[in-house]
Amino acid sequence: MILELDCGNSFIKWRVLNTAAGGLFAEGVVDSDQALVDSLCAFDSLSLRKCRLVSVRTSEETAALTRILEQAFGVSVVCATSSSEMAGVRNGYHDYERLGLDRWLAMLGGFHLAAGACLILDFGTAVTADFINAEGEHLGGFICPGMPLMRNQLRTHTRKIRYGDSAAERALASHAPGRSTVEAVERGCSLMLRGFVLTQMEMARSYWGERFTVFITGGDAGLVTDIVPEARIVPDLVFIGLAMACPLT
Ligand SMILES: Nc1ncnc2c1ncn2[C@@H]1O[C@H](COP(=O)(O)OP(=O)(O)O)[C@@H](O)[C@H]1O
Ligand SMILES: CC(C)(COP(=O)(O)O)[C@@H](O)C(=O)NCCC(=O)O
Ligand SMILES: [K+]
Repeated sequence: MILELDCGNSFIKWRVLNTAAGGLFAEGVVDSDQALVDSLCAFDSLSLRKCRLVSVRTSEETAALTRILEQAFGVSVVCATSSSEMAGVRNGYHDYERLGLDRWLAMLGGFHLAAGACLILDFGTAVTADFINAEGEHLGGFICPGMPLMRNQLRTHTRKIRYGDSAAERALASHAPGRSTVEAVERGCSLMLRGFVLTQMEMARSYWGERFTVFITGGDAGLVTDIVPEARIVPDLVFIGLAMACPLT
């Protein structure tokens, strides 16, 4: 079995692939290294051979997680690293190592699936957009605050915006103008994300007309999927790229 991890700024997405049987053994989302170990230890029949991971955390945090996994499960851990070119995609950053590794892997996965121009939108702690043309050239991208950051900034920097998670979830059932603080904030932030998506679509159309594929991924993808019906929703896009960047033998 292979353990795959996508360590974002808020959550660790994990899954275990059954190499022999082929296919998924288990998967989940956790908020700490310890919670990851606990989740995995709950499986009696788990027998991990290898682990590959991508992290946008500090190298100290990533090294600590790697040590924990090696000790707890006796696996060898391979971490995805930056590259200026891979699988037909050319990194567009002036300094290619500065591009977030989750973005890079999603780009590899997206270009592989699209086999042509693509726009990749990732809705996590931050929201990112990346443009890749039909030749595999990364034209660059955008980074803005995601839903958790937007709502927390409002909560932190105002005195009277306070509400709980369950009220937030209920508020997002509609996008009508809010008649309470929670509705006003949650719907307002959600509309910011949706407006962002429409702007990215306009930009992609200005480059490529209708000849491109849109990918949507990340934990908050559900907030925007209905406004781009043609988009391909690929929750495991980063994992697809991870397998390409870190093949295990
Ligand atoms: N099972 C889940 N556990 C935690 N967050 C989730 C889950 N499903 C969706 N989310 C949403 O995903 C968002 C985080 O997205 P994610 O892509 O995991 O971020 P990051 O990669 O930055 O850690 C949260 O704002 C939350 O609303
Ligand atoms: C943009 C990000 C913060 C997104 O992280 P996430 O929301 O997935 O946790 C991450 O890809 C990152 O730290 N990138 C480095 C900066 C850059 O890509 O320019
Ligand atoms: K991410």
